[in-house]
Amino acid sequence: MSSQRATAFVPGHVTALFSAHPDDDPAVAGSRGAGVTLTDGVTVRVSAATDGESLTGDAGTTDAATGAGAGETTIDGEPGSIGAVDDALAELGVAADVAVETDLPIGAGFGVSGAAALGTALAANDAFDRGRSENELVRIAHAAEVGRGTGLGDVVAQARGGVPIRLEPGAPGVGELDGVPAAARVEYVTFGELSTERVLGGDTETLSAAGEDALDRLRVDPRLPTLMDVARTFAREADLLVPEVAEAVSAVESAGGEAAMAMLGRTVFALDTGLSDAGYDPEVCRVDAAGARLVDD
Ligand SMILES: Nc1ncnc2c1ncn2[C@@H]1O[C@H](COP(=O)(O)OP(=O)(O)OP(=O)(O)O)[C@@H](O)[C@H]1O
Ligand SMILES: CC(C)(CO)[C@@H](O)C(=O)[O-]
Repeated sequence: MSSQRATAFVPGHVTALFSAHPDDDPAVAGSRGAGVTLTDGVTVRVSAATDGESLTGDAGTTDAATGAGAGETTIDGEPGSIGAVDDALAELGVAADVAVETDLPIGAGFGVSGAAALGTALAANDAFDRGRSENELVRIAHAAEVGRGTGLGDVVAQARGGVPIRLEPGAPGVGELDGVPAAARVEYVTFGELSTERVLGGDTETLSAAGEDALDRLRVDPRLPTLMDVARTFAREADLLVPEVAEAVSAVESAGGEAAMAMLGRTVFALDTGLSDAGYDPEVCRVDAAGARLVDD
C-alpha cells in the first residue's frame, strides 16, 4: 500500500576539486574529486500529481509512454523545472508533484539539481512503493543529473554525506567512494552563478589534469586543511577562479583561516569561522554526517 506522499532531505555538496570523466553510459560517467556535504540542503516533497489524469491504480504509476513524470514542480513555492527531477520521475514511471525547498542558491556550486533529483528518487520510490534499493535510486538520480549535464559527482557524494572523496567516477556499482573523516563548521558566501553546463560542455583537459593532481595530494594526506589547500591550487590551475572568490579566499587566509572556491559557482566556503573572521557575513552550517535520507513529513 503506498502513501502517495513522502519527503526526503539531501545535503548540499560543494565540490572542492574534480576531474571530469564523461562516458556514453551515464552510470559510468562521473567525476573523481572531493568536496564537503552540508547540513544546508534540499528538502523534496513528492505527492500524487494533483491533476490526477495520469494516475493509474493504487501505486499511482503510469506507463512511461503515457505521461510518467507528469505533474508540477515548484522551487521554493514557485513553479519551476529541473530537468534531472523530470528524468528521475520518468525513470521510476511515476506521475507526481514535486516541491523542492532550499535555502541554498541554485547554480552557485551547491549541487542543488543533483540533490533535487536524488530527493525526488528517494521520495517517489517511497510514496509510490516502487521497491527500488538505495543504490538503484542513487543510480537513477546520478544518470538523470549526468544526462542533463548539470553535474557529475554531486549525487554520489550527497548520498554518502560527510566529506566524500570520489576515488573512481560513476554510480554505485561502478564508482568508488572514500571520505575524509571529519566534522566541522562550514561558512559560505555566494557572489553568483557559474554555468555547470557550459564548463562541462567545454574543453575539460586542463581542469581534469589539475583535478587528478589535487586528488593524488589529498589521498596522501586525507585531512580537511589539506583538502582546502589542494582545492585552492586546483581552482588556480584549472583556471576556474573568479576575482571576487579569489579576493575572499585571500582575505580568509590573511585572517588565518582556510577557504576555497565551490565548484562550480561564484562561491567561497571556509572552515570554522574563516569568513566571519575576515569580515564577511556568511551563511553558517556544518558538515552533514548522514547523507541523503527520507524524513517525516
Ligand atoms: N532559478 C534558477 N536558477 C538556476 N537554475 C534553475 C533555476 N530554476 C531551475 N533551474 C534548473 O536547475 C538546474 C540547475 O543546475 P546547475 O547544475 O546549474 O545548478 P546546481 O546544481 O545548483 O549547482 P552546481 O552544479 O553548480 O553545483 C538546471 O536544470 C536549471 O534549469
Ligand atoms: C561537475 C561538478 C563540479 C558540478 O557541480 C560536480 O558535479 C562534480 O564535482 O562532479
